[in-house]
Amino acid sequence: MSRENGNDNNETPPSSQKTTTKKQLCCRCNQRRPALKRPKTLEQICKECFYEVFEEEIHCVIVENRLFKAGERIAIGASGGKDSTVLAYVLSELNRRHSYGLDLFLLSIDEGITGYRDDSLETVKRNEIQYGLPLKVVSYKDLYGWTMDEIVKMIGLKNNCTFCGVFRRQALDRGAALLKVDKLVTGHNADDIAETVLLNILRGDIARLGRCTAITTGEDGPIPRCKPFKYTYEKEIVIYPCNLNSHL
Ligand SMILES: Nc1ncnc2c1ncn2[C@@H]1O[C@H](COP(=O)(O)OP(=O)(O)OP(=O)(O)O)[C@@H](O)[C@H]1O
Repeated sequence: MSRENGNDNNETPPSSQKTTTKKQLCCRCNQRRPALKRPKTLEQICKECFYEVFEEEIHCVIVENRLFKAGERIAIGASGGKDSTVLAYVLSELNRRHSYGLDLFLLSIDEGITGYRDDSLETVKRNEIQYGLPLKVVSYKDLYGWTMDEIVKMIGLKNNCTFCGVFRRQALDRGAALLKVDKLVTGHNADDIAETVLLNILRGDIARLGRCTAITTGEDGPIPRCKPFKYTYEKEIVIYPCNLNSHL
């Protein structure tokens, strides 16, 4: 290095170091600054590419697994929680964008749990308007003559989750039959499936272990069920609406 610039130790001056440091760019578009590290792939990605890849992957799962046929009526099990809310939004977007030709419905089961389901049903009612999807609410009270609150008063808190799970499963089937749908989709995600696998291993339930990872179940019954989020990480479902808060 010449003496003219006052630097004689061959080091790059700090000011030019700044200008030569490469800004990190989104791993997909290579244009925008990354906004997050994708939990699924650990890639640095910008917001726009994240929405795109999140929706594209679900579209690929639907196509590769032939989840739907054009003209089918599909009920979305809508609890008002994050998974089924994102599922309702993404499915209605993909149906429009890729012309799946599906008739989509929201189906909610009101278990009659004060301070819990009544709040989340308000979310589903907002989704009905926002996404323009018809909503059917089926209550335990109408189907069984009892709300979950009344059942708990009678039997106490022990085992009440088991009863509720069995009733909800049947209520979803009955609601789906009332809507005359061909299939029911739920917001079960990859983390839910991993949890079920571990539970079945711990219980030594080999028969269930074999079935619990299937993307479509109940094909021999009246209304098959599918899980379009089978490969979707829960963390990404949580991130998705945060970035899309104008829609959800
Ligand atoms: N009351 C309900 N009415 C309609 N569908 C339901 C109801 N409860 C659960 N489901 C369906 O079953 C899926 C899994 O339910 P789970 O109780 O495990 O809740 P979750 O994993 O927290 O999902 P979410 O965030 O959608 O509530 C939901 O995504 C939804 O599709």
